Amino acid sequence: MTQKIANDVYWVGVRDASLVVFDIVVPTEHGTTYNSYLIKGEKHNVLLDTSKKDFSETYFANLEEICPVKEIDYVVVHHTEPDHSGALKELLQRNPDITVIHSRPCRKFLDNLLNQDFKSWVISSGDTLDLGGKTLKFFVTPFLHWPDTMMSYLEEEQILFSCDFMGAHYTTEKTDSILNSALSEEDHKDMVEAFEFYYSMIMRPYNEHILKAIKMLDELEIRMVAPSHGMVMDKNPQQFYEWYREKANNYLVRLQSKRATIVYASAYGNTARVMEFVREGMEDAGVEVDVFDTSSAPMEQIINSIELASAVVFGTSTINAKAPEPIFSVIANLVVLNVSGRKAAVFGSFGWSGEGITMCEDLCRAMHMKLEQEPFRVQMTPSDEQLDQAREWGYGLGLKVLG
Ligand SMILES: Cc1cc2nc3c(=O)[nH]c(=O)nc-3n(C[C@H](O)[C@H](O)[C@H](O)COP(=O)(O)O)c2cc1C
Repeated sequence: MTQKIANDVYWVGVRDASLVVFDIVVPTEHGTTYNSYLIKGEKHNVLLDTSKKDFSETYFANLEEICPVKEIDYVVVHHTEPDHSGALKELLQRNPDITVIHSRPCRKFLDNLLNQDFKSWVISSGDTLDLGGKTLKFFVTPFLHWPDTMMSYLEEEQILFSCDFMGAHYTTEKTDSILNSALSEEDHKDMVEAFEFYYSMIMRPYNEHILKAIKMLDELEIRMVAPSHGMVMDKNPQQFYEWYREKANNYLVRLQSKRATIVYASAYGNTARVMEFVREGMEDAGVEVDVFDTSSAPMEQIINSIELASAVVFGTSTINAKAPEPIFSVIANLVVLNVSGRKAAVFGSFGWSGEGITMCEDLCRAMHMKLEQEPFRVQMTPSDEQLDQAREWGYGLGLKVLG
């Protein structure tokens, strides 16, 4: 099924309602769509992205309904992730004369994806393509969410083809339409939830890049946002756009933050006791501290706190020569943030070997976090003197957080 979404603009994508997990880690309660668009100009026909390879048969059937592949002149590859580019090879087999439009970083990805020659046009931000009665303007928007990402804007219809930016893993069988204006109030709420979840799982590490893109896109009148997943937003596109701006601003909030997040795992309360004094020291230095016990705190709260913190401090026990699983879990969940260069430090209590602390430090390094000072270690139950030292350690760390 295809749909005309504006004058000479067609949605020719596919729905994947049964998808339950995307990219290994993202649950997709409402499935998803692989959006592809066709614009028919007086001079040229241009295709925007393709679909996931597994759906090629349906995809080409949809596309041919609107335009024979032989009559397509250009394909814009906004991003080479295989959910959008999986059918590209077949497209070029069916019509090798198609010119692939892409960003400069995309070239290498395309070479490795296609392993063949192809007609290529590397665009820069502001370049335009005259389709005859329609003008497509291009924007290079790296890291939303791959280095190759770009977007297109159809000037006459004021449609932003935004790639994964402002996307959502959402589809519904209740309407054949791809437009969000066609959703019932209840379904629209689900769609908004999916839109927000998509940001939090996929786009959130790239807030800095979202702000850069928005600076460019702000010049545009946007009547419709056509992302590469989920519904095309003809209803309130500006509201969704502003929501992104607000979320991306968390990057600036964090840069000015005087906050730290302490996350700890403690079996018999020894690490927890040290934590209290580390916390006191940091607060004495003037740092605002959020504390989370990994055995009870919801992961989302921990991650939300870390997003806005200048520093992350891990308190860890040692169990069977390792840091306990919840510490690994928090670190694994940092994948939804950008913690490169983030200040970090580790403390903990151990019995005889203390690998948990070393391991935690190694994990921080692997996440490209910056360890600010030597770890603070206590063997078994901390003495009063060690607790005083913990406070001092926290105070020193606090000054570094503020510095
Ligand atoms: C099941 C278990 C395994 C442990 N394995 C180690 C270990 O391999 N190396 C070590 O240094 N301490 C080990 N310990 C000792 C704890 O790390 C130590 O008691 C520490 O003080 C506990 O701190 P906590 O109360 O903050 O969890 C182990 C403790 C338990 C209960």
